[in-house]
Amino acid sequence: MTQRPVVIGVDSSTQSTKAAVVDAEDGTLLAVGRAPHTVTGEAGARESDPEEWWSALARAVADGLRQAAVPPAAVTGIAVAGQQHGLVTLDPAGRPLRPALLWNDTRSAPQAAALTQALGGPQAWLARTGSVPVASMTAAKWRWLTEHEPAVAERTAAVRLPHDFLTERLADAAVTDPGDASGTCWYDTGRAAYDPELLALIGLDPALLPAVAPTGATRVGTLTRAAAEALGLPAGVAVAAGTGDNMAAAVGLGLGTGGLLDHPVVSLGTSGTVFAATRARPASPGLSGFAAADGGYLPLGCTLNCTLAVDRIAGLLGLDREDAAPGDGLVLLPYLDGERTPDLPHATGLLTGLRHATTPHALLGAAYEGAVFTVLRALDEVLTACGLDPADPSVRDRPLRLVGGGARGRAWTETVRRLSGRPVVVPTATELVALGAAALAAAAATGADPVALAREWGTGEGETLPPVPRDTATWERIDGVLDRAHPLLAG
Ligand SMILES: Nc1ncnc2c1ncn2[C@@H]1O[C@H](COP(=O)(O)OP(=O)(O)O)[C@@H](O)[C@H]1O
Ligand SMILES: O=C(CO)[C@@H](O)[C@H](O)COP(=O)(O)O
Repeated sequence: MTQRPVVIGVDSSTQSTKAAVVDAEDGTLLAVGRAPHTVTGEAGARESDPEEWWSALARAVADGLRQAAVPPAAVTGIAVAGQQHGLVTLDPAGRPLRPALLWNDTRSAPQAAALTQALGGPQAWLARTGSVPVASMTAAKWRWLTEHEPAVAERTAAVRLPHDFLTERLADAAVTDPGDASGTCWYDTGRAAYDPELLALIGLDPALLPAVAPTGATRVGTLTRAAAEALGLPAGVAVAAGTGDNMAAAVGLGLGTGGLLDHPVVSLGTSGTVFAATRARPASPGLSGFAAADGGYLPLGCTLNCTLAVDRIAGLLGLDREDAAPGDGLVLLPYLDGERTPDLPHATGLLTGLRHATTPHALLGAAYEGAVFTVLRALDEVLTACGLDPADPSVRDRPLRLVGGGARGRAWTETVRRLSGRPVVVPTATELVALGAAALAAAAATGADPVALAREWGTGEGETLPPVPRDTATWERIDGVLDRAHPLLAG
């Protein structure tokens, strides 16, 4: 039997690299290779070594190919989707000068606030970039570096995001894409180009930045000899421009201008995100107004405390993550890493409502509720950014697509159902980011439209869980506590 072509979609996210090995003709997921990442730092700091991402990518690809038992010669394309916003600083030889400052590193909060003021306030930023600087945005991280480690900033020969650092290692092409570029706060989402005035304000030389590839089926080159050797693949494999992880999840779900628009997605990983693919350019103060990978837009709310925070609380309680009961009058805001949505970078976790009768299981359930509430709180703003009325019954009944590692857990899916009151679609395939990257890889190899391809493959299809009555009492209890505790959490 002749070997069918396969493509590799890479998800280089906060905690690990996942490499999906996919049949390029019908989208069958043949295997997922994995390799973990190390994240270091305390008191707001979060850093990872980009060299570890590169070695993890090689290990995950090798693991995936071994599991799928396909010969390397069958691989025709590869694409990387990466955790967004991280600041990678390189020397002239392309070696990292220091560990990357990650999206959930909140030390850059003062720099974000100063940048917001320097341009004349939030509205001025929304008009230019679609987003207001918060600690996560790469612009704030570059300012932090120039203030705290000026010698490193001075020696920096290239600035990259996580996914374009890896793409450059694959194809020796200094290139990013509009989706990931829109998470920097130096990219104008209206003009689809870097904003020279903003770069001057931020103090970043545009010559340090990669080119921005056009949207869609962008092939930026082929694997270099060195990359081919490191990955055990043939050198002619097409390399796609890739994108940010949330943008790739949208592609994998078949959402975009060539697919389904204005349908909400919730992703439960290290970050909790809520987003939708839409045609209208978003500019809402509480959201990030990202570009999508396909020429449309991706308004998105992102929390810093999702699966990792709740797992930590389960660990403190000595419970398995599924040993949760409803919060029973408790409110637990698990803001262990500060918070981004709402913008409370100095916040810590908060617990109220303890009684003699409180059980550890209810405490864990309250942590799920706090994390899910915080993500879902941004849902109406996402729908409004899509031009929809969240109160309209047809909009209110739109199912939530649930992805990310947490979507595999019953406590997560049940808490999302209970606090949203919506039907929930859990795609059968896990690893939607890697599958979206695989569609980008296949598109780079063949010129097809990646979103249309993912729809053809059916990677976003899955079981629909019917709605359950919305637990408005719990919602309002948490909302009231967050409101009253705001001054305390703002630090
Ligand atoms: N079966 C499961 N049930 C609940 N949570 C899970 C399960 N498997 C993985 N997770 C959670 O998924 C998280 C990793 O999800 P992922 O989306 O890969 O994260 P990231 O993209 O941030 O690296 C882990 O923190 C873990 O808590
Ligand atoms: O900062 C954002 C989105 O703006 C995060 O969603 C990162 O992109 C990291 O994602 P995960 O590693 O949690 O998937």
